[in-house]
Amino acid sequence: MAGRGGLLMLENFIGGKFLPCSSYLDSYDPSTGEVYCHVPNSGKEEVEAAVEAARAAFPGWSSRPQERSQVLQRLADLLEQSLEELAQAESKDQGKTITLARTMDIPRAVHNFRFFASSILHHTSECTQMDHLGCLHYTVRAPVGIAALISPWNLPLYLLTWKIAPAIAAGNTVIAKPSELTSVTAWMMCRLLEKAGVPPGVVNIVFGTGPRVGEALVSHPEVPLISFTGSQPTAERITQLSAPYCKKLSLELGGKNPAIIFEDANLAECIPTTVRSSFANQGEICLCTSRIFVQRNIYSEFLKRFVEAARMWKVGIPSDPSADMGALISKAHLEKVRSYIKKARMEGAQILCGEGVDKLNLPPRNQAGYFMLPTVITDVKDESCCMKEEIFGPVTCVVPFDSEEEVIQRANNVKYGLAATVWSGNVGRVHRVAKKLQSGLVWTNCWLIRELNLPFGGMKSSGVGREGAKDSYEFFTEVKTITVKH
Ligand SMILES: NC(=O)C1=CN([C@@H]2O[C@H](COP(=O)(O)OP(=O)(O)OC[C@H]3O[C@@H](n4cnc5c(N)ncnc54)[C@H](O)[C@@H]3O)[C@@H](O)[C@H]2O)C=CC1
Ligand SMILES: N/C(=C\C=C\C(=O)O)C(=O)O
Repeated sequence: MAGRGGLLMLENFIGGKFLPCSSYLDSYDPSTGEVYCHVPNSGKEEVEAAVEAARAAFPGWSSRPQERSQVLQRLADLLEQSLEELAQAESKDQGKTITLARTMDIPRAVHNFRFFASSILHHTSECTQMDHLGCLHYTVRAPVGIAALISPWNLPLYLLTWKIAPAIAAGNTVIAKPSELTSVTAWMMCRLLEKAGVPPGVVNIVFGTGPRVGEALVSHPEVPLISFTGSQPTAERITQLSAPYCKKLSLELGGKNPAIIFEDANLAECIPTTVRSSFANQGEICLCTSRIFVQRNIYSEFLKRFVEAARMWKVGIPSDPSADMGALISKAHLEKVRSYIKKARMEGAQILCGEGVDKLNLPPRNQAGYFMLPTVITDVKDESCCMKEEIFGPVTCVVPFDSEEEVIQRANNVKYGLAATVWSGNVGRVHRVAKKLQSGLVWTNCWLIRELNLPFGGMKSSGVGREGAKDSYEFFTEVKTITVKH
C-alpha cells in the first residue's frame, strides 16, 4: 500500500483485518540509507485488540487439528507462488542479497509451514500401566492459548514462520511482532492468510518497537507463552517482565561460534565453507563463525588461502545476483561492528583484509548504504572483546592452536554456546571433540545443514529451550497425565 510521499505504508493485521495505526516509524533501505517505508508504531491499544481477536479465535482453531494441517499446506503453497516477490522485498528491506533471499530465506519460510503441517500429524502420546493397582496412565497435549512471537531482523520471514508454523499447527492463536527494522514480508504474508483459510484472529501481527509494543505483549496477563529470538539483553528484559506470570519461555539468543580446523582437514572444502559460515548474510546469523582455531602446522597456509578467498567474496548491492554479501541492517549496527575493528587495532591485532584495508566498490547511489567488506582479524588474544562478544557482522578472528585438549578448552571459554564447526578427516576425533564442546549444535565438515526434526537451540547464554518437530510441539502445548482405574 502506498502512503505518505508515495512510500510503502504498512498496517497492523488484527482479527483478519488490516488496521491503520495512529503513529508510524521510518524504515530504511540499508543499501541507500534512505527511508522507503513506514511501519506502525503500535503500543498497548493494538496489543489489547490483538489479544481480544486471538482469544475469540482460540476455541474454534484449537478444536480442529486436521483442518490446521491443510491450512498450513495451503499457506506454504501460496508463499511459494509468491517466492520471487517475497525475495525481492526481503532483500530490499534487510539488505541481504537477492540470491540468498531466493535460495534460503523464502524457501525456508515455505518449508517451515510444510514441515509443521506434516509433523503435527505424527506425534504420539505416552501410556503406562500399573497392573497391580488396575490403572492405566496416559498423556494428552493441548495448545497453551495465545502465543507471543517476537522475531529479529536478520532472517525476517524465515525466523517468524519458524515460530508461527509450529504455534498454530499445535492449535494456539498467535500475536507476532517482527522486528521494526524488517516488517515488510510479514505484512505481505498477512495478505495470503485469508486465502489459505486461516480464520480471522488466529494470526495477528502488530508492528513496532520492542520497548512499546514488545513489552506490552510480553507483560500481558492473557499471553501465557513467549517465543523470542534476538539479543541476550532483550531476553533478560523479557524474562523479568514475564516472571510475575510464570510464562512459558523459549529464548533463542546469540553465539560466538568457533570453527576448529585440524591439520587433517580437507582445506579445499573447509575454506569456502568457513568463508560462507563467517560472512553469509553479512555475518548476521546467530550461527555464523566468528572464531577460527587452526592447528599450528597448517596455520600459515590456511590463513593465506582463507584471506584470498575472503577477498574474492563480492560485496555488492543487494539486487545484484552475483553479489555474495549485501548491506548491514542499519547505520547504528554498522558503526557497532566497525567499533570492534577499531578496538582490535588498538589492542595490537592485525586486520588482514576488509575494513580499513581494502576499498569498497559501490555505485554512487549506494555510497550512503551500510556496506562493509568481509574482515579477517589475527594476532588477537582470547580475552579480546573480538573473541568474546557477539559482533554479528562480517568479521572473523583466526588464531592458531596446538592440541585437541587445548582447543576444546579455548572454544568453550565464552559465555555463549550455540553452534560450532569441527573440520577433520579423523572420525574418532570428530565424535570426541563434538561431545566435549559446550554447544547446542556441532556441524562437522559442513555448516548450516538443518534437520528440522531435531533440537535447535543454545547452551549457556545462547538461550533457553529448543525448537524442532518434537521440541516446538512440546513448547507450544501443555501436557496432562490422565489416570484411569479399571
Ligand atoms: N538470533 C540472534 O542471535 C540475534 C542476535 N542479535 C544480536 O542482538 C544485537 C542487537 O540487535 P537488536 O535488533 O537490537 O536485537 P533485539 O533483541 O533488540 O531485537 C529482537 C526483537 O526483540 C524486540 N525487542 C527489543 N526490545 C524488546 C523488549 N524490551 N521487549 C520485547 N521485545 C523487544 C525487537 O523489536 C525485535 O523484534 C545484534 O547486534 C546482535 O548481536 C540480533 C538479532 C538476532
Ligand atoms: N535463530 C537464527 C537462525 C536460525 C536458523 C535456523 O533455524 O536454521 C538467527 O540467526 O537468529
